[in-house]
Amino acid sequence: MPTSLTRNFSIIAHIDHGKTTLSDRLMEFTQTITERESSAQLLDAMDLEREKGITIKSHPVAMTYKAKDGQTYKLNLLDTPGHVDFSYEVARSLAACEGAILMVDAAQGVEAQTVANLHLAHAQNLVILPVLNKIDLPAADVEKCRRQLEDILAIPAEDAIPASAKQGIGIEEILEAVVQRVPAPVENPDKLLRASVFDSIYDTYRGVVSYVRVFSGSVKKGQRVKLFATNKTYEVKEVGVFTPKMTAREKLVAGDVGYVIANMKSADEAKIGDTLTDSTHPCPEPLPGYKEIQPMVFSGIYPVESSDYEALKTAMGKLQINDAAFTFMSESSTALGFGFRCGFLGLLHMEIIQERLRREFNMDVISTYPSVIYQVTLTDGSELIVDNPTFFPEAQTIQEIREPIVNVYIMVPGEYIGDMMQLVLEKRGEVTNTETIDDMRVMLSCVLPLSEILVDFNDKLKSMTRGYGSMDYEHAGYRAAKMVKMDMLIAGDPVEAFSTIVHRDKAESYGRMLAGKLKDVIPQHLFVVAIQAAVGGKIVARESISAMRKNVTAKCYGGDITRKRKLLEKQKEGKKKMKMFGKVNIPQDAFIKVLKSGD
Ligand SMILES: Nc1nc2c(ncn2[C@@H]2O[C@H](COP(=O)(O)OP(=O)(O)OP(=O)(O)O)[C@@H](O)[C@H]2O)c(=O)[nH]1
Repeated sequence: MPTSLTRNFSIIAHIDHGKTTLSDRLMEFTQTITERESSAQLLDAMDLEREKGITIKSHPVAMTYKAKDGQTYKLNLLDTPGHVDFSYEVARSLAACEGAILMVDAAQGVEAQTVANLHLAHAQNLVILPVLNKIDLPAADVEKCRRQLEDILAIPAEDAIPASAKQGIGIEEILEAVVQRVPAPVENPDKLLRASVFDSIYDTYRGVVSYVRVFSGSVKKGQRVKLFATNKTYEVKEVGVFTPKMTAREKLVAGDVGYVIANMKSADEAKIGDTLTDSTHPCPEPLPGYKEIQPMVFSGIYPVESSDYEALKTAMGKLQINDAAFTFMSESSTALGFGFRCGFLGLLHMEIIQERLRREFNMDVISTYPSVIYQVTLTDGSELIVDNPTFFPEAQTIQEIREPIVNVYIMVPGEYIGDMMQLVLEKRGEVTNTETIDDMRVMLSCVLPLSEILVDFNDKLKSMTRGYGSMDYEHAGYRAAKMVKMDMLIAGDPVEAFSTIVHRDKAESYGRMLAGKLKDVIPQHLFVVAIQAAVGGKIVARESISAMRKNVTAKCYGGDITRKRKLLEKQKEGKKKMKMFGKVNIPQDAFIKVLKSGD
């Protein structure tokens, strides 16, 4: 077989190091898109992604490039999500490639995410092409970055290509390196169809579109195919490539990256990492690396208006069709009524789903404090999985509780190392290794409980280091911990939505913090409102909100009826956004405020 002229590669980089800009330049250079089109930044499709400045979904692009050797190559660029919540998707996209451009901002240097991403690329045996971007910036220090590549990442420094994605410097060199150094795809000699699904989207008109990399054999319209994980068979309706728009082709062959449309009903059927094969002549084994995606973070989501329950359910169903990593189950709570227990890959994923419910479906929702999954061994020897404080067992029945832990890599300027170690300690973690990266920075390797980095760890790291610190993490199993359930009592009644599972040593400080926050967001009532944090029967923190005196209409002396009506209407409006808990009205945004704002 002649050597294939196809090259499959992706770009890995720390957030903001210029991945999207480089992708645009590569597409312009190869005339895949025009300059005008690129300003729309085709790769980052969702508004939310653009707003948050991060890439969530992978959008592959096929380019044609006439290289200096005179040959015309087919280059497939696979974009990877830029956030740890989606590291499984990153790994699956990388597995669909033979090489990766490792992009480093020459003014910033190597970051924690660069290290973590490189681990992922090495795990897939990819050829790494280092690119030092933003050399147009006065602060760019190419030589220093070359040393970092050698010292930290063990990448030969002379391989690095200096570039400016913004000014279009080094683009041709990068394309030549892709052609010369990224290996051509090699097909399995048995030529049976093996295509790995590295992403899938739901299109309202076409149903599920699976993004695939064909490793061997071929796939075309009308063929009957099978997916390994579900063992379901389908008839292929269309295959094609991304130019970057979806463009139908007669067939996809070994080495190709493209899409397959079969009649699947939800994204859940096309599981990321699964292998597609021919149903009459299947390959004996699926491609390696498939894992069922497990949510890591759980939270309750409830409609503010209980009558919106069905609409919320429909909205969640629609989101799930497109996002198999999001799970939801009905649950009810005395405080919040009927709602859903939802599972997410991480906190960013959770934020995205909540935002989409609000924006795309106009849903007014309340979310409860996020929780991780705890493993509990009871005194009778039975095992329990708890992801919801409501189902936390009675203290006296618990033999041992284990919580999920993560390995965290933190890179900070040397001067902040003391503060950083303090923060890790506060978060119940330990530093296992410190390594000097260059004359400026150190890398701390730490072990931390996942629950402690969920909410504000990254924000704290950023503010502590004035934006210069960076972190990344990977899951590292479970470890025993003394966790307890803490309830918040408002005017004597527990409000389940604020119940949390916390470490025993932190219950008091956490309770105080939560009570303080609630004091700020719950309005005054006609009576004194007590806010208490309780563990078991014991109150560990308390606050109180003094009583309100005035009646809003008191000033109106019956004279001006329109003004009175207006006031009452305003009050009604205000009431609508409140929820009654026992005798106390809690504004819906209290839940969000308490959940979101840092300490
Ligand atoms: N000066 C300069 N700025 C650049 C260069 N490349 C990218 N930028 C800027 O850096 C910022 C981040 O670039 P993006 O391409 O959005 O970064 P990204 O890596 O795709 O970000 P994520 O999608 O969050 O991973 C933008 O403001 C770009 O204009 C460059 O070569 N020089």
